[in-house]
Amino acid sequence: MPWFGMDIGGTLVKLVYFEPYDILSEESQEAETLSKIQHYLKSNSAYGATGKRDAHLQMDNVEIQGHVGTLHFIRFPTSEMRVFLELAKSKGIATLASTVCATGGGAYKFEEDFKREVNLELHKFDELDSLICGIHYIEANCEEECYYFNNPLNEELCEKKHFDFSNPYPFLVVNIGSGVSILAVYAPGHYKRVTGTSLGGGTFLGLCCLLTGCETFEEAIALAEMGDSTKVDKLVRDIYGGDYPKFNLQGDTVASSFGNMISKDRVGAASKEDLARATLVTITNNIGSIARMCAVNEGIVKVVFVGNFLRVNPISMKLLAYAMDFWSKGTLKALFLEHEGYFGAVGCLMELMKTGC
Ligand SMILES: Nc1ncnc2c1ncn2[C@@H]1O[C@H](COP(=O)(O)OP(=O)(O)O)[C@@H](O)[C@H]1O
Ligand SMILES: CC(C)(COP(=O)(O)O)[C@@H](O)C(=O)NCCC(=O)O
Repeated sequence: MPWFGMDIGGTLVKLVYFEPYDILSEESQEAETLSKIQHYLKSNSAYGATGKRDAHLQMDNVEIQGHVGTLHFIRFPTSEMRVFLELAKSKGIATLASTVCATGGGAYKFEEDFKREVNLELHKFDELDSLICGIHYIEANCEEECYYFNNPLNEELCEKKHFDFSNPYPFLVVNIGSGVSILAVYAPGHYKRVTGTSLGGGTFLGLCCLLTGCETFEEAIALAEMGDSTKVDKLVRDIYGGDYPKFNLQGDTVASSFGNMISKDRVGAASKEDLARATLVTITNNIGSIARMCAVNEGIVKVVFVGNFLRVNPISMKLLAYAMDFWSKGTLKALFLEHEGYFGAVGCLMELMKTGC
Protein backbone atom coordinates (compact mmCIF):
# COMPACT_ATOMS: atom_id res chain seq x y z
CA MET A 1 0.00 0.00 0.00
CA PRO A 2 1.42 3.39 -0.84
CA TRP A 3 1.36 5.52 2.31
CA PHE A 4 3.03 8.68 1.14
CA GLY A 5 2.06 11.49 -1.20
CA MET A 6 4.61 14.23 -1.85
CA ASP A 7 4.30 17.51 -3.64
CA ILE A 8 7.84 18.71 -4.24
CA GLY A 9 7.43 22.37 -5.15
CA GLY A 10 9.74 25.21 -6.03
CA THR A 11 9.94 26.30 -2.36
CA LEU A 12 8.30 23.73 -0.08
CA VAL A 13 7.85 19.97 0.00
CA LYS A 14 4.37 19.01 1.13
CA LEU A 15 4.24 15.49 2.55
CA VAL A 16 0.98 13.71 3.32
CA TYR A 17 0.88 10.25 4.77
CA PHE A 18 -1.90 7.92 5.70
CA GLU A 19 -1.67 5.97 8.96
CA PRO A 20 -4.33 3.24 8.91
CA TYR A 21 -5.47 2.10 12.37
CA ASP A 22 -6.14 -1.50 11.40
CA ILE A 23 -2.95 -2.46 9.56
CA LEU A 24 -0.53 -0.58 11.74
CA SER A 25 -1.11 -2.34 15.03
CA GLU A 26 0.99 -0.98 17.91
CA GLU A 27 3.59 -3.72 17.80
CA SER A 28 4.13 -4.01 14.04
CA GLN A 29 7.49 -3.17 12.53
CA GLU A 30 5.77 -0.75 10.15
CA ALA A 31 4.14 1.13 13.03
CA GLU A 32 7.47 1.49 14.75
CA THR A 33 9.22 2.79 11.66
CA LEU A 34 6.38 5.16 10.86
CA SER A 35 6.28 6.54 14.38
CA LYS A 36 10.08 7.12 14.31
CA ILE A 37 9.79 9.05 11.07
CA GLN A 38 6.80 10.99 12.35
CA HIS A 39 8.56 11.88 15.57
CA TYR A 40 11.64 12.99 13.70
CA LEU A 41 9.70 15.11 11.20
CA LYS A 42 7.74 16.83 13.95
CA SER A 43 10.62 17.48 16.30
CA ASN A 44 13.53 18.22 13.98
CA SER A 45 13.85 21.97 13.63
CA ALA A 46 14.48 21.75 9.90
CA TYR A 47 11.04 20.23 9.50
CA GLY A 48 9.18 21.97 12.28
CA ALA A 49 10.33 25.41 11.23
CA THR A 50 7.29 26.16 9.14
CA GLY A 51 5.04 27.18 12.03
CA LYS A 52 3.04 25.83 14.95
CA ARG A 53 0.00 24.86 12.93
CA ASP A 54 2.00 22.33 10.95
CA ALA A 55 2.69 20.09 13.90
CA HIS A 56 -1.03 19.69 14.57
CA LEU A 57 -2.33 19.34 11.06
CA GLN A 58 -3.95 15.97 10.69
CA MET A 59 -7.29 14.50 9.64
CA ASP A 60 -8.57 11.66 11.84
CA ASN A 61 -10.99 8.86 10.96
CA VAL A 62 -10.40 9.16 7.23
CA GLU A 63 -11.46 6.18 5.16
CA ILE A 64 -9.30 5.18 2.21
CA GLN A 65 -9.89 1.96 0.32
CA GLY A 66 -11.68 0.32 3.22
CA HIS A 67 -9.08 1.35 5.81
CA VAL A 68 -9.77 3.93 8.49
CA GLY A 69 -6.86 6.03 9.69
CA THR A 70 -5.25 9.41 10.04
CA LEU A 71 -3.92 11.64 7.28
CA HIS A 72 -0.87 13.58 8.46
CA PHE A 73 0.31 16.78 6.81
CA ILE A 74 3.89 18.02 7.02
CA ARG A 75 5.89 20.57 5.05
CA PHE A 76 9.56 21.44 4.86
CA PRO A 77 11.76 23.53 2.56
CA THR A 78 12.64 21.96 -0.79
CA SER A 79 16.21 23.05 -0.07
CA GLU A 80 16.18 20.39 2.72
CA MET A 81 15.40 17.60 0.26
CA ARG A 82 18.85 16.05 0.65
CA VAL A 83 18.45 15.99 4.47
CA PHE A 84 15.07 14.35 4.02
CA LEU A 85 16.56 11.68 1.77
CA GLU A 86 19.23 10.94 4.37
CA LEU A 87 16.54 10.67 7.04
CA ALA A 88 14.48 8.40 4.83
CA LYS A 89 17.53 6.22 4.32
CA SER A 90 18.52 6.03 7.98
CA LYS A 91 14.96 5.45 9.27
CA GLY A 92 14.21 2.79 6.70
CA ILE A 93 11.39 4.53 4.87
CA ALA A 94 11.76 2.05 2.02
CA THR A 95 10.54 -0.73 4.32
CA LEU A 96 7.16 1.03 4.49
CA ALA A 97 6.65 1.52 0.80
CA SER A 98 8.29 0.64 -2.46
CA THR A 99 6.46 3.37 -4.32
CA VAL A 100 5.93 6.94 -3.26
CA CYS A 101 3.45 9.06 -5.15
CA ALA A 102 5.01 12.37 -6.05
CA THR A 103 3.98 15.49 -7.85
CA GLY A 104 5.35 19.00 -8.44
CA GLY A 105 8.47 19.88 -10.39
CA GLY A 106 10.66 18.10 -7.84
CA ALA A 107 9.08 14.75 -8.68
CA TYR A 108 11.04 15.00 -11.91
CA LYS A 109 14.08 16.81 -10.56
CA PHE A 110 14.68 14.41 -7.63
CA GLU A 111 13.49 11.15 -9.24
CA GLU A 112 16.99 9.76 -9.69
CA ASP A 113 18.01 10.72 -6.12
CA PHE A 114 15.08 8.77 -4.66
CA LYS A 115 16.06 5.70 -6.64
CA ARG A 116 19.75 5.95 -5.81
CA GLU A 117 19.53 7.01 -2.15
CA VAL A 118 16.54 5.06 -0.81
CA ASN A 119 15.66 2.65 -3.59
CA LEU A 120 12.20 4.18 -3.97
CA GLU A 121 10.35 4.51 -7.24
CA LEU A 122 8.47 7.76 -7.64
CA HIS A 123 5.04 7.30 -9.11
CA LYS A 124 4.70 10.70 -10.76
CA PHE A 125 1.48 12.63 -11.24
CA ASP A 126 0.91 15.99 -12.85
CA GLU A 127 0.78 18.77 -10.25
CA LEU A 128 -2.34 20.49 -11.53
CA ASP A 129 -4.29 17.22 -11.98
CA SER A 130 -3.28 16.39 -8.40
CA LEU A 131 -4.25 19.83 -7.12
CA ILE A 132 -7.79 19.50 -8.48
CA CYS A 133 -8.10 15.92 -7.26
CA GLY A 134 -6.90 16.96 -3.77
CA ILE A 135 -9.36 19.86 -3.53
CA HIS A 136 -12.14 17.51 -4.54
CA TYR A 137 -11.14 14.90 -1.97
CA ILE A 138 -10.59 17.24 1.00
CA GLU A 139 -13.74 19.24 0.32
CA ALA A 140 -15.79 16.06 0.23
CA ASN A 141 -14.23 14.72 3.45
CA CYS A 142 -13.74 17.82 5.57
CA GLU A 143 -16.94 19.58 6.57
CA GLU A 144 -15.48 22.94 7.54
CA GLU A 145 -12.98 23.24 4.70
CA CYS A 146 -14.20 26.18 2.65
CA TYR A 147 -14.63 29.71 4.01
CA TYR A 148 -14.89 33.36 3.04
CA PHE A 149 -14.62 36.72 4.77
CA ASN A 150 -17.47 39.12 5.49
CA ASN A 151 -16.36 42.77 5.78
CA PRO A 152 -12.73 41.75 5.17
CA LEU A 153 -11.07 45.12 5.77
CA ASN A 154 -13.11 46.19 8.78
CA GLU A 155 -11.27 44.95 11.89
CA GLU A 156 -14.36 45.09 14.07
CA LEU A 157 -16.87 43.61 11.63
CA CYS A 158 -14.64 41.13 9.76
CA GLU A 159 -15.96 37.57 10.12
CA LYS A 160 -14.59 34.31 8.80
CA LYS A 161 -17.60 32.28 7.62
CA HIS A 162 -18.11 28.74 6.40
CA PHE A 163 -19.00 28.39 2.71
CA ASP A 164 -21.00 25.42 1.45
CA PHE A 165 -18.88 24.20 -1.45
CA SER A 166 -20.83 20.97 -2.00
CA ASN A 167 -22.09 22.20 -5.38
CA PRO A 168 -18.89 23.88 -6.60
CA TYR A 169 -18.87 23.92 -10.42
CA PRO A 170 -17.69 25.93 -12.21
CA PHE A 171 -14.96 27.52 -10.11
CA LEU A 172 -11.60 29.17 -10.62
CA VAL A 173 -8.54 27.98 -8.67
CA VAL A 174 -5.73 30.44 -8.07
CA ASN A 175 -2.77 28.44 -6.81
CA ILE A 176 -0.27 30.84 -5.23
CA GLY A 177 2.93 28.91 -4.73
CA SER A 178 6.40 30.07 -5.81
CA GLY A 179 4.64 31.21 -8.99
CA VAL A 180 0.92 31.33 -9.72
CA SER A 181 -1.26 29.04 -11.85
CA ILE A 182 -4.91 29.85 -12.56
CA LEU A 183 -7.27 27.03 -13.49
CA ALA A 184 -10.92 26.97 -14.54
CA VAL A 185 -12.64 23.84 -13.24
CA TYR A 186 -15.91 22.86 -14.93
CA ALA A 187 -16.55 19.35 -13.57
CA PRO A 188 -14.58 16.59 -11.80
CA GLY A 189 -11.61 15.87 -14.05
CA HIS A 190 -12.55 18.64 -16.49
CA TYR A 191 -10.42 21.73 -16.13
CA LYS A 192 -8.03 23.97 -18.06
CA ARG A 193 -5.06 26.09 -17.04
CA VAL A 194 -6.21 29.58 -18.00
CA THR A 195 -2.96 31.40 -17.34
CA GLY A 196 -0.21 31.99 -14.79
CA THR A 197 2.09 34.67 -13.50
CA SER A 198 5.65 34.52 -12.28
CA LEU A 199 4.85 37.20 -9.68
CA GLY A 200 3.87 34.89 -6.84
CA GLY A 201 4.78 33.79 -3.33
CA GLY A 202 8.42 33.35 -4.29
CA THR A 203 8.52 36.92 -5.56
CA PHE A 204 7.09 38.26 -2.30
CA LEU A 205 9.64 36.36 -0.23
CA GLY A 206 12.56 37.09 -2.57
CA LEU A 207 11.86 40.82 -2.72
CA CYS A 208 11.24 41.02 1.01
CA CYS A 209 14.56 39.33 1.77
CA LEU A 210 16.31 41.80 -0.54
CA LEU A 211 14.54 44.90 0.74
CA THR A 212 14.43 44.19 4.47
CA GLY A 213 17.18 41.67 5.16
CA CYS A 214 14.66 39.19 6.60
CA GLU A 215 15.42 35.50 6.16
CA THR A 216 12.16 33.59 6.51
CA PHE A 217 8.56 33.79 5.33
CA GLU A 218 7.37 34.09 8.94
CA GLU A 219 9.68 37.07 9.48
CA ALA A 220 8.52 38.69 6.25
CA ILE A 221 4.87 38.35 7.27
CA ALA A 222 5.57 39.61 10.80
CA LEU A 223 7.26 42.71 9.37
CA ALA A 224 4.39 43.27 6.92
CA GLU A 225 1.87 43.08 9.78
CA MET A 226 3.51 46.11 11.40
CA GLY A 227 4.04 48.15 8.23
CA ASP A 228 2.16 50.82 6.30
CA SER A 229 2.25 50.39 2.52
CA THR A 230 0.99 53.92 1.86
CA LYS A 231 4.46 55.21 2.86
CA VAL A 232 5.87 53.31 -0.11
CA ASP A 233 3.10 53.29 -2.72
CA LYS A 234 1.91 56.36 -4.61
CA LEU A 235 -1.85 56.69 -4.10
CA VAL A 236 -4.46 58.30 -6.34
CA ARG A 237 -4.66 61.16 -3.82
CA ASP A 238 -0.87 61.71 -4.07
CA ILE A 239 -1.46 62.45 -7.75
CA TYR A 240 -4.97 64.03 -7.76
CA GLY A 241 -4.98 65.57 -4.31
CA GLY A 242 -8.14 63.53 -3.66
CA ASP A 243 -10.43 61.13 -5.56
CA TYR A 244 -10.60 60.68 -9.37
CA PRO A 245 -14.40 60.51 -9.44
CA LYS A 246 -14.96 60.28 -13.19
CA PHE A 247 -13.63 56.72 -13.13
CA ASN A 248 -14.59 55.96 -9.55
CA LEU A 249 -11.01 55.86 -8.30
CA GLN A 250 -10.92 56.78 -4.62
CA GLY A 251 -8.01 58.79 -3.21
CA ASP A 252 -6.73 55.86 -1.13
CA THR A 253 -6.47 53.52 -4.15
CA VAL A 254 -2.90 52.58 -5.03
CA ALA A 255 -2.03 54.39 -8.26
CA SER A 256 1.55 53.19 -8.48
CA SER A 257 3.02 50.43 -6.34
CA PHE A 258 6.38 51.56 -4.87
CA GLY A 259 5.77 54.86 -6.70
CA ASN A 260 6.95 56.95 -3.72
CA MET A 261 10.34 55.29 -3.71
CA ILE A 262 11.68 57.69 -6.37
CA SER A 263 12.17 60.35 -3.69
CA LYS A 264 15.15 60.12 -1.33
CA ASP A 265 13.13 61.66 1.52
CA ARG A 266 10.38 59.09 1.12
CA VAL A 267 12.91 56.26 0.94
CA GLY A 268 14.48 57.50 4.18
CA ALA A 269 11.07 57.60 5.86
CA ALA A 270 10.04 54.08 4.81
CA SER A 271 10.82 51.41 7.41
CA LYS A 272 11.55 47.70 6.80
CA GLU A 273 7.99 47.05 7.97
CA ASP A 274 6.57 49.49 5.40
CA LEU A 275 8.62 47.90 2.62
CA ALA A 276 7.48 44.40 3.61
CA ARG A 277 3.84 45.52 3.72
CA ALA A 278 4.12 47.23 0.33
CA THR A 279 5.69 44.13 -1.20
CA LEU A 280 2.89 41.96 0.18
CA VAL A 281 0.19 44.35 -1.01
CA THR A 282 1.76 44.73 -4.47
CA ILE A 283 2.03 41.00 -5.10
CA THR A 284 -1.41 40.28 -3.64
CA ASN A 285 -3.20 43.00 -5.59
CA ASN A 286 -1.55 41.94 -8.83
CA ILE A 287 -2.69 38.34 -8.32
CA GLY A 288 -6.18 39.53 -7.36
CA SER A 289 -6.40 41.65 -10.47
CA ILE A 290 -5.33 38.82 -12.81
CA ALA A 291 -7.70 36.41 -11.04
CA ARG A 292 -10.58 38.83 -11.45
CA MET A 293 -9.94 39.24 -15.17
CA CYS A 294 -9.76 35.47 -15.60
CA ALA A 295 -13.04 35.00 -13.71
CA VAL A 296 -14.77 37.60 -15.85
CA ASN A 297 -13.38 36.11 -19.09
CA GLU A 298 -14.45 32.61 -18.10
CA GLY A 299 -17.83 33.71 -16.75
CA ILE A 300 -17.03 32.14 -13.35
CA VAL A 301 -18.06 33.71 -10.03
CA LYS A 302 -16.42 31.46 -7.41
CA VAL A 303 -12.68 32.04 -7.07
CA VAL A 304 -10.81 29.67 -4.77
CA PHE A 305 -7.39 30.85 -3.58
CA VAL A 306 -4.94 28.16 -2.44
CA GLY A 307 -1.17 27.69 -2.02
CA ASN A 308 1.23 28.27 0.84
CA PHE A 309 1.59 31.98 0.12
CA LEU A 310 -1.67 32.24 2.10
CA ARG A 311 -0.19 30.38 5.08
CA VAL A 312 -0.25 32.54 8.26
CA ASN A 313 -1.14 35.38 5.91
CA PRO A 314 -4.57 36.86 6.71
CA ILE A 315 -3.48 40.22 5.27
CA SER A 316 -3.40 38.79 1.75
CA MET A 317 -6.56 36.73 2.19
CA LYS A 318 -8.55 39.73 3.39
CA LEU A 319 -7.10 41.93 0.68
CA LEU A 320 -8.04 39.39 -1.98
CA ALA A 321 -11.52 39.04 -0.51
CA TYR A 322 -11.99 42.81 -0.51
CA ALA A 323 -10.52 43.36 -3.97
CA MET A 324 -12.59 40.62 -5.63
CA ASP A 325 -15.77 41.97 -4.08
CA PHE A 326 -15.06 45.67 -4.63
CA TRP A 327 -13.77 45.57 -8.21
CA SER A 328 -16.48 43.14 -9.36
CA LYS A 329 -19.21 45.18 -7.64
CA GLY A 330 -20.10 42.17 -5.50
CA THR A 331 -20.44 39.64 -8.32
CA LEU A 332 -17.31 37.58 -7.55
CA LYS A 333 -16.66 35.64 -4.34
CA ALA A 334 -13.18 34.93 -2.99
CA LEU A 335 -13.06 31.56 -1.23
CA PHE A 336 -10.31 29.96 0.84
CA LEU A 337 -9.57 26.41 2.00
CA GLU A 338 -8.20 25.34 5.41
CA HIS A 339 -5.59 22.93 4.00
CA GLU A 340 -4.35 25.76 1.78
CA GLY A 341 -1.12 24.26 0.39
CA TYR A 342 -1.62 20.51 0.69
CA PHE A 343 -4.00 19.67 -2.13
CA GLY A 344 -1.34 18.55 -4.62
CA ALA A 345 0.13 16.08 -2.12
CA VAL A 346 -3.29 14.72 -1.11
CA GLY A 347 -4.39 14.55 -4.73
CA CYS A 348 -1.46 12.48 -5.92
CA LEU A 349 -1.97 10.02 -3.05
CA MET A 350 -5.65 9.75 -3.93
CA GLU A 351 -4.98 9.44 -7.64
CA LEU A 352 -2.82 6.41 -7.00
CA MET A 353 -5.40 4.92 -4.71
CA LYS A 354 -8.08 5.72 -7.28
CA THR A 355 -10.64 6.93 -4.81
CA GLY A 356 -13.00 8.43 -7.28
CA CYS A 357 -10.96 11.34 -8.66
N1 LIG B 1 7.94 28.30 5.79
C1 LIG B 1 7.93 28.80 4.56
N2 LIG B 1 9.09 28.89 3.88
C2 LIG B 1 9.11 29.43 2.64
N3 LIG B 1 8.01 29.90 2.01
C3 LIG B 1 6.83 29.83 2.64
C4 LIG B 1 6.73 29.26 3.95
N4 LIG B 1 5.44 29.30 4.33
C5 LIG B 1 4.76 29.87 3.33
N5 LIG B 1 5.58 30.21 2.30
C6 LIG B 1 5.12 30.86 1.05
O1 LIG B 1 4.63 29.83 0.23
C7 LIG B 1 5.22 29.88 -1.06
C8 LIG B 1 5.36 28.47 -1.59
O2 LIG B 1 4.06 27.95 -1.70
P1 LIG B 1 3.79 26.47 -2.18
O3 LIG B 1 2.31 26.38 -2.44
O4 LIG B 1 4.35 25.49 -1.23
O5 LIG B 1 4.56 26.47 -3.56
P2 LIG B 1 5.69 25.53 -4.21
O6 LIG B 1 4.92 24.30 -4.63
O7 LIG B 1 6.17 26.31 -5.37
O8 LIG B 1 6.72 25.24 -3.19
C9 LIG B 1 6.54 30.60 -0.86
O9 LIG B 1 6.96 31.24 -2.04
C10 LIG B 1 6.19 31.59 0.24
O10 LIG B 1 5.60 32.75 -0.29
C1 LIG C 1 5.78 26.49 -13.03
C2 LIG C 1 4.73 26.37 -11.93
C3 LIG C 1 3.53 25.58 -12.45
C4 LIG C 1 5.37 25.58 -10.77
O1 LIG C 1 4.46 25.50 -9.66
P1 LIG C 1 4.87 26.02 -8.17
O2 LIG C 1 6.05 25.21 -7.73
O3 LIG C 1 5.20 27.47 -8.26
O4 LIG C 1 3.65 25.77 -7.32
C5 LIG C 1 4.27 27.78 -11.41
O5 LIG C 1 5.34 28.39 -10.78
C6 LIG C 1 3.69 28.69 -12.47
O6 LIG C 1 2.65 28.43 -12.99
N1 LIG C 1 4.38 29.81 -12.76
C7 LIG C 1 3.91 30.84 -13.66
C8 LIG C 1 4.37 30.58 -15.05
C9 LIG C 1 3.62 31.50 -16.02
O7 LIG C 1 2.53 31.10 -16.47
O8 LIG C 1 4.10 32.59 -16.28
